[in-house]
Parts: sequence; structure tokens; C-alpha cells
Amino acid sequence: MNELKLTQITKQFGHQVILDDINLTFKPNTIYGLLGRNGVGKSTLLNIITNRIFASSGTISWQGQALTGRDHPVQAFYLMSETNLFSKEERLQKIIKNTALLQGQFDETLSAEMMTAFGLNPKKKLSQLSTGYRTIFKAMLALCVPAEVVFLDEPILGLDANHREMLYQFILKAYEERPRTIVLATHLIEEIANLIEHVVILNETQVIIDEPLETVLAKSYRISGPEEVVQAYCQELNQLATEQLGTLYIAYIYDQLPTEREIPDRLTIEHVDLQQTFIKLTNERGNRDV
Ligand SMILES: Nc1ncnc2c1ncn2[C@@H]1O[C@H](COP(=O)(O)OP(=O)(O)OP(=O)(O)O)[C@@H](O)[C@H]1O
Repeated sequence: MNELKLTQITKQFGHQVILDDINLTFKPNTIYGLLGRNGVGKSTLLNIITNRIFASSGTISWQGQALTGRDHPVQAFYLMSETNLFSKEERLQKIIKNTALLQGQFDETLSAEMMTAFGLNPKKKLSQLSTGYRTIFKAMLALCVPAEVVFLDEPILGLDANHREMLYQFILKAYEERPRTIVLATHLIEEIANLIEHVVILNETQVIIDEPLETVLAKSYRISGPEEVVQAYCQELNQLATEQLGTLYIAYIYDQLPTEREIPDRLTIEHVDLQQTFIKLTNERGNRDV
């Protein structure tokens, strides 16, 4: 089975521990959101998985086989990232050709469709593209290579709202036409929440959430009312944060609510979205024990 498994991955840069005991499984044909605040180690993790840098310790397995650096399946994984692998003076058509040669079966139809839709001229050089167009071009390559697992690192960097929407549609189209595992690494959560099926949140060197989006949303609540009533109700629940707004006391919960307990009249219980939960989970007071 095309399963990518990370076991006890750690990474240190000098004395600084960036990743500590990361255990994750990326299942086939699933769209993941790899979320985390700036500098938490998302790119580092993707670079380790795609063999651009080495982990300090831990194992990566693909299809049940532990990988050593040498037998890394070059064509099974593809990382679209900020770092430029291509010469800036190369024309887009040449980069497409080289990528196709290196990666094997390249989706020429999707490539042509995306180039036209975004108005990218294949005769242009990479250096002539704006930041946003460079991102679009790199995302296009990532969606057209035959990889089983595609990592999109900040795929919407510099894109305006229209282009972001178009790119999301192309990601879905590519996925529907040829299901594969897609991992979207970003700290811009609001929009990708419509795209992802599974949420992985990194915080302070560790994975704090690794659950289907549906589960995350089902456990994310904002409970408000008079302070004593909120506190009494939330006593045994996992509270991420609390706030006082005038006389209103608010608790952000990441938990299943007790079905047997009656909800007091003066309490308001609402679900919150992924972005809100992410903020509460990853701010300094975020409870890491979830
Ligand atoms: N080659 C390196 N040498 C030393 N420190 C590094 C190196 N690469 C990354 N780091 C540090 O590791 C940490 C994680 O960086 P990384 O780029 O993986 O974070 P990120 O989650 O992708 O951030 P962002 O969302 O801002 O892109 C940062 O503190 C960064 O400064």
C-alpha cells in the first residue's frame, strides 16, 4: 500500500531541537493540511521526507519499507517548495521538458490547461515571472508529475484571491482525475480548510493534532456565559484558552462535550472554525496535551 510512515523523527540544527519525536502516517489518496506557525518546522519536515536534508534520528517508511538515503523513491514523492531548483534563466517550456524527463509520465494536458488558464507564456524565462506567477508555475509542475505523494509548501505564496481560487480548483481537479496523497503545508488556514480531509498541526517541535478535519471541527467549541456557569460546565473539559469580554466569559474547548450533562440555560455553545482552533491551539497558552 502507498503509505508513507514517519517514526520518531527528530531534527536538530546545532543545539536547537526543531522536530522532536514526530510520528505520522500519510495514507494514500488523501489531502492533508500540514499546519503550523511560522518557523515551527514544516519545511524542515518536508525536506527530510523528500531526502533534501537528513533527520537527526528516526525512520521513514514507504510501502512498508524503511528508506535509507540511497533508495529514496525519487519519483514517488515530489516537493514543490520555495527554494528554486531551476535556473532562473531557463524558459518555462524547457523546465517543463526537463521535469517531464526526470519525473516520467507528465500530465501534458493539465499542464497546458493550467498554463492557458493562468496566462503563462511558456517562452518566458523563470526570472521574468512575478512571485505569484512563479508560485503558480511551480504548483503546476507539482500537480502534473506522476508522484504518489505531492508536498505543496506554501502553494499560495504571493497569489491574489482570484488566482488562489483557481489554484484550489486545479488541485481538486488533479486529485479527482488521479487520486494521490497531497500535503498542503501552510499557515494560511482559512481557505485551505475547504480542501483538506485530514489535519496535522505542528507546534513547538511536536505534532499536537493528527485527525480527520471532521473530527477536529466536531471537537472545537466556544462556550460563553457568566464566568461561574462556564467554569462549572467546562471543569473537566480540555480548555485551550479563556477570554473575558465585559461580563461575558468565554472558554475555547477542544473536546467531546458530555452528552449526559444538561446544558445550563445561560450558556451559549457554538462550534468554531479550523482557523480559530488553530490559533487557540498554537498560541503560547495553547494546551499541548490534547
Ligand atoms: N539549515 C538550517 N540551519 C539552521 N536552522 C535552520 C535551518 N533550516 C531551518 N532552520 C530553522 O528551523 C526552524 C524551522 O524552520 P522551517 O523553515 O522548517 O519552518 P516553517 O514551519 O516551514 O516556517 P514558515 O511557515 O515560516 O515557512 C526555524 O527556526 C529555522 O530558522
